[in-house]
Amino acid sequence: MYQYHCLNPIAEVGLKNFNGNYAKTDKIEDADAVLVRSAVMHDMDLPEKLCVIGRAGAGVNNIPLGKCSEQGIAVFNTPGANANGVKELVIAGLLLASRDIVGGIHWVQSERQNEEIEKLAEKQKKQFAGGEIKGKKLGIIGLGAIGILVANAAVALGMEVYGYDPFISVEAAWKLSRDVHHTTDVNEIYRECDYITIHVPLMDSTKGMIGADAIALMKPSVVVLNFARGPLVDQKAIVEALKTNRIHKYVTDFPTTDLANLKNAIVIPHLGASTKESEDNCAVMAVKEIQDYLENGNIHNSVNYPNCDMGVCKDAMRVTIIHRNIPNMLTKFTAAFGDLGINIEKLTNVTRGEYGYVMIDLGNVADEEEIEKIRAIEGVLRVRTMK
Ligand SMILES: NC(=O)C1=CN([C@@H]2O[C@H](COP(=O)(O)OP(=O)(O)OC[C@H]3O[C@@H](n4cnc5c(N)ncnc54)[C@H](O)[C@@H]3O)[C@@H](O)[C@H]2O)C=CC1
Ligand SMILES: O=C(O)CCC(=O)C(=O)O
Repeated sequence: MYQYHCLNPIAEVGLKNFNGNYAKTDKIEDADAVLVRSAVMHDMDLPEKLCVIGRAGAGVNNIPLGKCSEQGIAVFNTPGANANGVKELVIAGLLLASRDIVGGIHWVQSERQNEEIEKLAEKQKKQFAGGEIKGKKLGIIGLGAIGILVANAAVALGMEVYGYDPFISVEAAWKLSRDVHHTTDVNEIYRECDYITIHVPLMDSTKGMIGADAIALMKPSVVVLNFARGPLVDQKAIVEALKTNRIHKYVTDFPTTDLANLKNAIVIPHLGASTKESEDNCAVMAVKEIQDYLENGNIHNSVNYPNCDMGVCKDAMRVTIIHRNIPNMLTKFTAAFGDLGINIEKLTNVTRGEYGYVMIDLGNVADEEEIEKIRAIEGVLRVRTMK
C-alpha cells in the first residue's frame, strides 16, 4: 500500500485515479508521494520514506530540487496542463490594460445609488476610453506551453507578434504560428513592442531579467505583463518605472504591497491556473506520473531526473536505482547481480547532469539482503523494487 500526502488542495478528479493500492495520509512522514501546487517546500524536512513529489502545475521554484535529487526523490511537473488557463488570463490582461475596464467598473460601483447613472455614464465614459490591441506589437519572451498559446491567440486577434526563446524545443516550434516574427535579440522586443509578456521559468538565470536596463529600452506607452513569476521582473525597477510613468502599465499575477498601491499596476492574486479545467488537468496528470513511477519505476516529465520507460515488468522483479553519474556505476550493478547469481533480463541506463537512473528487470526475485548490497554501492542514492 502506498501513501500520498497533499500539501495543497488537489482536484478530486485526479485523486480518484489513485487505485486501491493508495491511501491518503495527513502525515507527510508516512508519505511515499507528495502532491503540491504552490506551497513552498524549501524549508521543509523531506522524510526518508518520500520518493516522489508531483507538482500539479508548471513552475517548480517552490520545490528544493537540489535537495530532492540528493535524497533520491523524483520531482514531476505537469507540462502544458494549465497552459490554456494562463493564456486566457493573459488575453484578459491585454484587454484590461488597453482600456480602463477596471476604472469603469469602479466608477459604476461608486455611482450605484445614483438614479441618474444611465445619463451620467454617457457623460463620464470618455475618461475610461482606450485603444484596441489589433495591429499592436506583442513581444513574447519564452515560447513554451503558455508562450505558444498566447502567441497564436494574439495572432488570431490581429496583433503583430514577436517571439524570443533561445531554448525553444522542436515540438514547440512546430506548434507556433508562422506569422510570429522570430527574434534572437530580446532587446528588439524591448525596443519595438507595445505589449511585452514573459513566460519563462524562474531560475537563477532568469531572475530579474526584466530590470532597469530592459525598461530603459521600452517605449513609454508599453504595457508589461507578468503571469510567470514575480521575481522575473526586478521589483525596484518596475515600481520606479510605474511611479515615474516611464512605462504605461504593469499587469501581474503576483501581488506585492508596493504594486497593489500603484494606480498603473493591474494586480491579480495568482489566478492564472485557477480554473476548474486547469486544476483537473494538472491533478490527473500528476497522479498518473506518480503511479507510473511508484508502481513501474517509469519516469515521465521529471524535472530532476532523466525520463525512462520500460513499460510494465514482465519478469520476476524490477529494481530501479538512482545514482550519481560517475564512471563504472553500471559495471558495479551488473557485477553485483552476477555475484548474487541473479540474471538480468532487461536493463536501461539513462543520465541527466549529475544523476543517472537504471531500470533492471531480473529473472529471479532478489531478497532484501541482496538488495542491500546494491544500496551499499558508493554513488547509489536510492534503490526501489517492484514487480
Ligand atoms: N500564473 C500562473 O498561475 C502560472 C504560471 N506559470 C509560470 O509560467 C512559466 C512558464 O510556463 P510554461 O509555458 O508552461 O513552461 P514551459 O517550460 O513550457 O516554457 C518555458 C519556456 O521558457 C523558455 N526559456 C527559458 N529560459 C529562457 C530565457 N532566458 N529566455 C527566453 N526563453 C526562455 C524555455 O525554452 C521554454 O520554452 C512556469 O515556469 C511558471 O513559472 C505556469 C503556469 C501557471
Ligand atoms: O497551482 C497553481 O495555482 C499555481 C500554478 C502555477 O503557478 C504553475 O503551474 O506554475
